[in-house]
Amino acid sequence: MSAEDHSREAGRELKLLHFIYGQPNIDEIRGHPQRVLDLIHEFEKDYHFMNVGEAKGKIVTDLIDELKPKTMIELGCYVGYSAILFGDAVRRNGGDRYLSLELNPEFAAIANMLVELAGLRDFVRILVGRSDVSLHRLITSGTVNKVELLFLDHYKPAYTTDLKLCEHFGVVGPGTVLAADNVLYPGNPPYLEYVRSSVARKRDIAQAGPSRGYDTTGILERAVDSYVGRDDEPAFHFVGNPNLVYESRLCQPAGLKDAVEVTRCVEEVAASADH
Ligand SMILES: C[S@@+](CC[C@H](N)C(=O)[O-])C[C@H]1O[C@@H](n2cnc3c(N)ncnc32)[C@H](O)[C@@H]1O
Repeated sequence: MSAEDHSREAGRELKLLHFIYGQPNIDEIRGHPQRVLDLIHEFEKDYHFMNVGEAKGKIVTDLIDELKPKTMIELGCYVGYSAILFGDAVRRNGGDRYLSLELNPEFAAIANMLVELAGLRDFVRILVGRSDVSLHRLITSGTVNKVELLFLDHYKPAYTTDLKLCEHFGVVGPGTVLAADNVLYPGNPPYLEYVRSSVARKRDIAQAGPSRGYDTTGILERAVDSYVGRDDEPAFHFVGNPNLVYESRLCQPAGLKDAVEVTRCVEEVAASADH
């Protein structure tokens, strides 16, 4: 992308908000999640946005239809595309709430305005801050005890550390399903290795104790340098729960170079049992 392109792209998230709220028929859009999503799609023809998009989004809405989660959490809200798409689906399926964790307060503010327009204000809650700190607060305050569906779409090296945090507190356990975006592009080999590992292998690795930093092996440099920067460290260090048995598979829509890894936690084996 040239320097000229970069300057045109600058502030595109705020431009999106003006574009949507400037629609002459704004009152016909109010309370209609799909119309807000359609406008994001229209705006995306001219600007680059990092939304999950329709094809990969369908993998997750199909999961919502199947699981009918009461609580769904997403890590990485951006301007609220997935929060509107998935929040609407969770509400339609009888769920209680959709929690979206976003680091950047400007993105969170824009997302909030779009969630409000979509009529999801009382259902989708956006929490500003880094995901590990927000997750820790939600869990230790008793606000969240169990998550049925977790969508990971934030800082790529934090997928594994945030999962281990949730495992540690038992918020992720048998019955939980994880949907992780961008596992092929920009890629996330450490996460894929973790969710595809056997209990025996995870126990072996866990013996060494928690790793201190992020494992960035095989993740595109650009993604490692995004958001928090290369020198950032997780706020907490947990080994997770190696006794959880996962069944994991890659879901790659036709024609896309990226994919969503869907991981089902099917069992927790006793710490003493061979596995
Ligand atoms: C790929 S975008 C999310 C797209 C969104 N899920 C969608 O499909 O519409 C990634 C977002 O994660 C946020 N983010 C990055 N690191 C984060 C962290 N540690 N905690 C919370 N949010 C983070 C970024 O600010 C960015 O808005």
